[in-house]
Amino acid sequence: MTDTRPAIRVSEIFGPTIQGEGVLIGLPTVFIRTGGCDYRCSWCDSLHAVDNQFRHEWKMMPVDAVWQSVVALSGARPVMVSLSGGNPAIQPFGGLIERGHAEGYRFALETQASVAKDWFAELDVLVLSPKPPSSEMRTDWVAFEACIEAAREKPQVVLKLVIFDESDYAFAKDAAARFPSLPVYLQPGNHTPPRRGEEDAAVDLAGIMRRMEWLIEKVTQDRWFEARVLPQLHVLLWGNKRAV
Ligand SMILES: C[S@@+](CC[C@H](N)C(=O)[O-])C[C@H]1O[C@@H](n2cnc3c(N)ncnc32)[C@H](O)[C@@H]1O
Ligand SMILES: Nc1nc2[nH]cc(C(=O)O)c2c(=O)[nH]1
Ligand code: SF4
Ligand SMILES: [Mg+2]
Repeated sequence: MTDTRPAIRVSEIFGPTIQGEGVLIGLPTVFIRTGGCDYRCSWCDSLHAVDNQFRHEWKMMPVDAVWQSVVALSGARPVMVSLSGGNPAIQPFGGLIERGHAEGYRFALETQASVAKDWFAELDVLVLSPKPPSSEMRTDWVAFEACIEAAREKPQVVLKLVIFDESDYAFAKDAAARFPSLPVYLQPGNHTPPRRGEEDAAVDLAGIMRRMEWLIEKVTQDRWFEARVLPQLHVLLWGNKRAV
């Protein structure tokens, strides 16, 4: 008999590690990184899950197999599961979330908010990360709002913005003003992300830290006291290494 249950296109499943970014920073987390993205940000740090050149590494996995991997990595102890990518919103995650919740696991989704799904309403945390001008992508705010609407009441919804320069900062302020009820997390961009999957490409940590200091100065001078400024903790610890 053919298996008609939905399969998930997986680039990698890894952890537990700590969540390195945003509202859940520091929390032990297992990551499911899906393959494929409707964007291609100029500075994407996960091209191995975006670029078709890496398609041969991606696997269509039945929900059961994905879940077995998460359970094995977590030693069957409930943990936060982060759905990332690529754009994980284009994968059929409803069944996996239902299954995980039944066993006490929690789920966060990282997305650029270009595609909304009904199953967003089952998440625990929804991280919306609209892309600023330096990414060379354009945010469709109608699609973005559809993501917030799809979440309905249950998940905690937050904004996470990557900042490289003044125009990214202006974009972040505009995004925050559009959605004043959403908590805001700002992170300095990594201008030396891995290229062509070269994970040992050196990271310019000093440069990232200078950008972070500049960002803190902007936020404090503007009296933007609701914004939180955080580094990508995993990048500080492990540079461009994959699956950490
Ligand atoms: C690789 S993306 C995958 C999820 C989804 N496609 C998104 O962009 O939200 C995960 C997070 O990494 C951030 N990110 C990607 N490249 C980055 C870089 N070079 N510096 C800082 N953050 C980056 C994204 O903005 C996003 O918040
Ligand atoms: N430790 C760790 N934290 C992360 N937060 C967001 C990540 C991502 O690539 O989505 C990520 C990642 O790849 N590793
Ligand atoms: S939306 Fe996310 S995964 Fe897609 S290219 Fe941009 S940063 Fe990379
Ligand atoms: Mg990342």
